Amino acid sequence: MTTLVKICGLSTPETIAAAVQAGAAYVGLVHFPKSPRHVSVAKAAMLRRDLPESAGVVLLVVDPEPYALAEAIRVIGPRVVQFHGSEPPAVLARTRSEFGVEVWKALGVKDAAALDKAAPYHGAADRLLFDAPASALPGGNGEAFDWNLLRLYRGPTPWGLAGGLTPANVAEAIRLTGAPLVDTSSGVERSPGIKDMDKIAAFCKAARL
Ligand SMILES: O=C(O)c1ccccc1N[C@@H]1O[C@H](COP(=O)(O)O)[C@@H](O)[C@H]1O
Repeated sequence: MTTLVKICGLSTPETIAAAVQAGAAYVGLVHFPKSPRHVSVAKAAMLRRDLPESAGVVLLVVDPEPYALAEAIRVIGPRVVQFHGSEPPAVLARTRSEFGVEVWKALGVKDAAALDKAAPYHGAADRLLFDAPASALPGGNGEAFDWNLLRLYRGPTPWGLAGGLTPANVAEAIRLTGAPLVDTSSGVERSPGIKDMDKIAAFCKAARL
C-alpha cells in the first residue's frame, strides 16, 4: 500500500513546489506565531493561490480562537485543518460541518495509555496524527517517540505518524508501524523554519521504498 506523505511547515513557493514535485500528497502551512515556521493568513493565502487543486493544503493551528480560525479558513481555503493543541472533539466536528474541510487531530504519544486519547475523536476527526509529546513547541520539535507503541494500533479513524521523521528513518518507521501517512517538518530542514529541497525529495523517495 502506498504511504501518503505530508511535508509541513513550508513557507516559500519553491519548497512547496519541490514537495508537490517529489510526490507529497499534502503540504502543511503552520499558522502559529510561536513557531519558526509561522506564516500569516495573507502569506498562506498567497502560497495557496499558486497551487493546483490536487495539492492537499493543510492549515496547521494550535487552539485557535473561533473567529480567527473562521477567517483563516475563509481567506486561505485549505483542504484540511490540522489541530495541534488541546482542541476537544466538538471543535473538530463543528469546523468540519461549518466549513466543509477535513479535520485532523494531532495527539502526543508518551506511552501506550496515550493511545486511549484517540477514542473520543473517532467520528469527529477525519485523521489522527500520532506525534511525540509537546515539548518546546506543541509539535515541530524534531523528536520521535517509541514507534513500537503503534505496532498493534487498529483504530477505526485513518491515521498518520509524525515526530522526528527524517529521510534516514522514515522507511523503518513505516515498516514498524504500517503508518498510512507520514508527516515531517524538522527532518527536511537546514535550520528551524528553513526547508531543504534535497531533503524533501529524499524523504518522499524513502517513504515510497
Ligand atoms: O512545525 C511546527 O513549528 C509546529 C508548531 C506547532 C505545532 C505543530 C508543529 N509541527 C508539526 O509537528 C509534527 C512533527 O514535527 P517534526 O517533524 O517533529 O518537526 C508535524 O505534524 C508538524 O507538522
